[in-house]
Amino acid sequence: MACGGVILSNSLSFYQKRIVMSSRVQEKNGGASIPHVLSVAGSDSGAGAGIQADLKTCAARGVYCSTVITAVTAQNTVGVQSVHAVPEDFVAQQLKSVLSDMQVDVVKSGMLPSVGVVKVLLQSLAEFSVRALVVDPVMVSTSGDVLAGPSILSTFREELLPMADIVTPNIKEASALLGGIRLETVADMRTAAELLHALGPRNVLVKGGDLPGSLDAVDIFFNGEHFYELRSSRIKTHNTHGTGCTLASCIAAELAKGSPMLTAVRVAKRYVETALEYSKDILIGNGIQGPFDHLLRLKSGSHSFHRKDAFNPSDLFLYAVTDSGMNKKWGRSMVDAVAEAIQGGATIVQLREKDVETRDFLETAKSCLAVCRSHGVPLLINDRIDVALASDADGVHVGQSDMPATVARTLLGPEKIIGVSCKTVEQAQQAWIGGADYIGCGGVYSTNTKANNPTIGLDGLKTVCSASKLPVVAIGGINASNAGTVMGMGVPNLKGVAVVSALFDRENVLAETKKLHALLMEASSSSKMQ
Ligand SMILES: Nc1ncnc2c1ncn2[C@@H]1O[C@H](COP(=O)(O)OP(=O)(O)O)[C@@H](O)[C@H]1O
Ligand SMILES: Cc1ncc(COP(=O)(O)O)c(N)n1
Ligand SMILES: [Mg+2]
Repeated sequence: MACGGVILSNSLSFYQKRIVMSSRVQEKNGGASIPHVLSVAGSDSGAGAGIQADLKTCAARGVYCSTVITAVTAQNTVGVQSVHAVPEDFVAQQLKSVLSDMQVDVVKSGMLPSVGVVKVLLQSLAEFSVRALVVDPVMVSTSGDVLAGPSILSTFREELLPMADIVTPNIKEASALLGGIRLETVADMRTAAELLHALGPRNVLVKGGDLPGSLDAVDIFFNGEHFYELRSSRIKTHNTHGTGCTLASCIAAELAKGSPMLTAVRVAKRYVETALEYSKDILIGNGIQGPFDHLLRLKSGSHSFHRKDAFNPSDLFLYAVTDSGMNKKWGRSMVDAVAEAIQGGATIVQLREKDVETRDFLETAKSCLAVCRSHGVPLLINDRIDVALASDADGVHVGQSDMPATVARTLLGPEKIIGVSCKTVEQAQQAWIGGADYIGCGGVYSTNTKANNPTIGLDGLKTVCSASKLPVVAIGGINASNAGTVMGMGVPNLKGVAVVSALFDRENVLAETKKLHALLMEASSSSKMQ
């Protein structure tokens, strides 16, 4: 099938595709085109999901959104009262109107109510090339109403999925696509992601919003090579109608801007989490599943939104701090070490280079940033605000004798992440007042990487965590033998552990990071169960 987007995606990365595309950016009267998503989906009269969610999401993410409406639903917070499918030839006309005139970057499909509509969409994609196709295989609404019946399954499996750059089923949809297999655990979700990948999409995201008994909102991303377990806190709210549509259209919007796939997925997950948190108490309608507010950015001060947008406390989970001496000793470059740590599950990286020429530090920072960005993992620079600014890293980590947090905030602006090392409750309070995003608390245990650094032990850590208004990452002598104890305490605000030697003073960084990640997962889930 001559779908242009798919021809591109089979052979080229998103970066490469962007270069190809930039050569055909439409310029009219000297103007440049803006990133453009075409949403092919159903209308939700309650405006929480479907086309309406897609329009609001793209608006919130600064991307243009055109729309092809496949069905009109009479729907509210109680459920779907009625569905009126738009005739297939009229769907085809809408597709032609948009695609023959406008330069669409990414197509996102939602509710496709009949086999005929799927075929019409595929024909249009064969005729007009786009950079990527995001498929949200909508079948059943959160309220349990059927939006596309079982007769669609074989066409989804055999014709639509093989064309998708990413497919984003929820648990029920993944199960239906795989012939009704049981999906009850995160391990089942991984199996499902792998089985769905075999049907042909380049990437799969199995969403766990409805995973029974899960304390976090866990999604599984699989790109055919690696699995990524994407976690966020589960927001306690009834306002989750439209989360799936919003996630998929945000992925499409970020892809349209040029993000690599994993970054787009991470950003989208964070956007949904932030919007749910912001809207958790709003009241719209009398039903059990309310919509949320996609345009929170317009209301909240841009300052606080940007800060939240840039930093997600769950990124502190496995915090890798580099050490050039150790990497030299084991004969690997800093970039290779960072890449391995990220592959093993590191959720944030801090570049810590003592005794190094500024110019070399900057070069290392830029190379590491490229690796981190391609995986959606933030990169922080130790101490050096100038290097963070010059490399456009995601932020800095400062100690008590470095630049104070408040000065760092002024220099770096609202969007960068700032962490501060703190041993006491007073220091944690100062870090919060100064505008930091998190604190590093320790040394918990004694360590060779910091001489003459008094330890505060688990009791000191608990005291600071309990008083801190900021999320905390524990640091100092943490390794595979004690990480479980630290995370297993289930102390409030403690989001993860920072590690140097246990990852980098080892022969196999990838294996060590994986091991530690697994240990932390186990410890944090058992502490939540208690
Ligand atoms: N209460 C929640 N808190 C945080 N994230 C959530 C919550 N519910 C769903 N999500 C997230 O929203 C996205 C959509 O997931 P899901 O609700 O499973 O899809 P769908 O809306 O298609 O059923 C996923 O990233 C999921 O993890
Ligand atoms: C028109 C339309 N499209 C999609 C959904 C699914 O959204 P959700 O799973 O969040 O209810 C919906 N309810 N209505
Ligand atoms: Mg849902």
